[in-house]
Amino acid sequence: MNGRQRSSAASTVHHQRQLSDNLLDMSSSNNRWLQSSGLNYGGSRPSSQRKNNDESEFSPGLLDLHSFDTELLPEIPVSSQLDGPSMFNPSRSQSFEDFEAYNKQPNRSSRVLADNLAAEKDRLNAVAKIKVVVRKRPLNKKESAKNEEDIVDTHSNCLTVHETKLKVDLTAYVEKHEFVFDAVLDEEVSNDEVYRETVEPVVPLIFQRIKATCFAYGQTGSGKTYTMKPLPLKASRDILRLMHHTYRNQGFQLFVSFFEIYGGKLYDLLSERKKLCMREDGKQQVCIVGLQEYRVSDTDAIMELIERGSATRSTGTTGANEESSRSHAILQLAIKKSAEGNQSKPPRLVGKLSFIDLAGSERGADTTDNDKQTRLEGAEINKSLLALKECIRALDNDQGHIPFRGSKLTEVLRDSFMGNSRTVMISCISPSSGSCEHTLNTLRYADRVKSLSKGNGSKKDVSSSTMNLRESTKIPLSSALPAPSNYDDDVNEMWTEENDDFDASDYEQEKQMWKKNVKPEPSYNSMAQERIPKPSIPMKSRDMPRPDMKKSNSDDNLNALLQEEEDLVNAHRKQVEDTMNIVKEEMNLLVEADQPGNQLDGYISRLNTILSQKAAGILQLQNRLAHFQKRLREHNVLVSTTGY
Ligand SMILES: Nc1ncnc2c1ncn2[C@@H]1O[C@H](COP(=O)(O)OP(=O)(O)OP(=O)(O)O)[C@@H](O)[C@H]1O
Repeated sequence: MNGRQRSSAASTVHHQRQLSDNLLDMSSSNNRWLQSSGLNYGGSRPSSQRKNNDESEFSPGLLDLHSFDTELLPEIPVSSQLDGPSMFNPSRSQSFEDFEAYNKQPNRSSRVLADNLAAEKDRLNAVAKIKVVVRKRPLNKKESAKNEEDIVDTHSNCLTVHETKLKVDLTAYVEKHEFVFDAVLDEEVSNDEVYRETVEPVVPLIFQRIKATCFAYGQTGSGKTYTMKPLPLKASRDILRLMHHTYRNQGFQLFVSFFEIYGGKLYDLLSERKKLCMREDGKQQVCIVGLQEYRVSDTDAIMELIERGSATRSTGTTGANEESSRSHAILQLAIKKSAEGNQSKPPRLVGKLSFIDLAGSERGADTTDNDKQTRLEGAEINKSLLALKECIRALDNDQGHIPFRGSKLTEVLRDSFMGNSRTVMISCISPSSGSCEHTLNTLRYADRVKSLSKGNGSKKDVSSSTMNLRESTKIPLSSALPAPSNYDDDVNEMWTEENDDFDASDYEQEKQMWKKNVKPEPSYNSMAQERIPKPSIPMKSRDMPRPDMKKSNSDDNLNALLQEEEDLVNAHRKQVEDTMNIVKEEMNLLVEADQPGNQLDGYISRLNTILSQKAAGILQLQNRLAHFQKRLREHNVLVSTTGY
């Protein structure tokens, strides 16, 4: 980028200003960050040197309505260099140097170029529309000090969580939860490898008018920020390389913006947390009025901006960590280009890469906090995380309607969900036994994002699809999977059996038995236990017909029903366990009290009262289960009649 181009582009943006020398000074923390991002230049360059360097200046501007217009630019011609090895195929360990080597090769015939161009486009299309990756962090000092165990095993793209539970007779047992994702990154994996697995493949796509989003999800302290922070810098390094080599002299410009959503409101992290508002233009394109975006030409400048935004985020309120986990931070790298031969017009958006460091996922569910504000924030976070999941699934299923209005987060990301887009979700988990519940919640969220996906229209197999196997692994992984063609039958059979067994009048009889002081039927317990290890519904995704809105709604319902069932079974089991404890306790009392002259009647009557209360609770649960079974039966009828 020469000085003329830069000054003309700068004249098209508002509020142009130079950043102060202070801002451009590279701190030692920046150095460390550069190193962790693999961008170590062997020592920081003095700020004066950077200031004088044409390439390192950057200019801020207000994000304008036109910047969201992606339709007006013609498709970017892919230069002949792209017929070389692909940098976005990590398995081939290609690098940008490969591109440079290809740059030096003599011109090829136009036919070869056309073939290569087509092959390259195929490769770009082959990048999955949605990719779900899990990253497990190592045990931290606090967890080790508390002797907490590492309960997460990883093997290839599979992951097993060993959850310790109590049986009805209060003996401990371990329940294994197995998951399969697009990639599973263990505690040994570096940030460089995380980048290669997640963002690197999508970087070239943003030159092809594609919008990509990468976000981290997980409980507080699971490593979201640790994972996300280096990614924009590494991505911008690759973007700049592409701009300077593959797309040299094609007039591309890179812009950075950084803002947060806190309590449903938007704040500009590069403009002293200035409050922003969101508007829709006539074409229903979302724009964030007043958001400053900075044109950048080198990674130093980007790093400075990211550092600045991160500092603003954490110092914006009291308790840096607390606060960071209560806001969603969004950093966007936008590629723009001026219309051919018209440098005076504002550059238009070509593609965009958004990085989202989400608020801690457990916050939304945190109801123990009595502070009203905190609870409201929690509710907002919960809402936005659910809305995000729904949008991603709708997007992946090519649904006509994307429910982006579900939250501020999804509204803001609307343009990232529209048209041709790519999404990478990184689920961060802690390995410790103390975080088991949160870890399972995170993995289930990730699983639901992916589980009903048709993927890229390509065939799926066990290793590439995402299935939550939530099965005891006493059954080998392979044998736990039903043959695809039989799956629907399996589901129908399984539930038909249960439905046939069910008779509402049984419950009335049982109620009477309870009233007559009959011991709890063991069948309640066995029912609960039998239900736990049943094949989870995501397996169905392998042989689902092409989904449409109806199917998605029906699957949503099924998912909700399954969740409801799981909650019921857990509540049921808890009831039975409680009852067993009470019975044991009372039996002891009876034994102790079994002395001549003691009034056993009183004890027996107390025991009866307690058992009746428990029976009533269990009856209520049974009725809810009956209701659930009825709904599921209706669902099965729908599946068998519509094929969805
Ligand atoms: N893969 C990892 N390897 C080594 N240390 C890690 C890893 N992931 C996280 N950590 C460390 O764990 C701690 C918590 O990580 P981090 O701040 O990224 O969590 P978070 O999920 O962003 O939390 P919050 O939601 O509160 O912002 C940090 O000290 C970080 O350095």
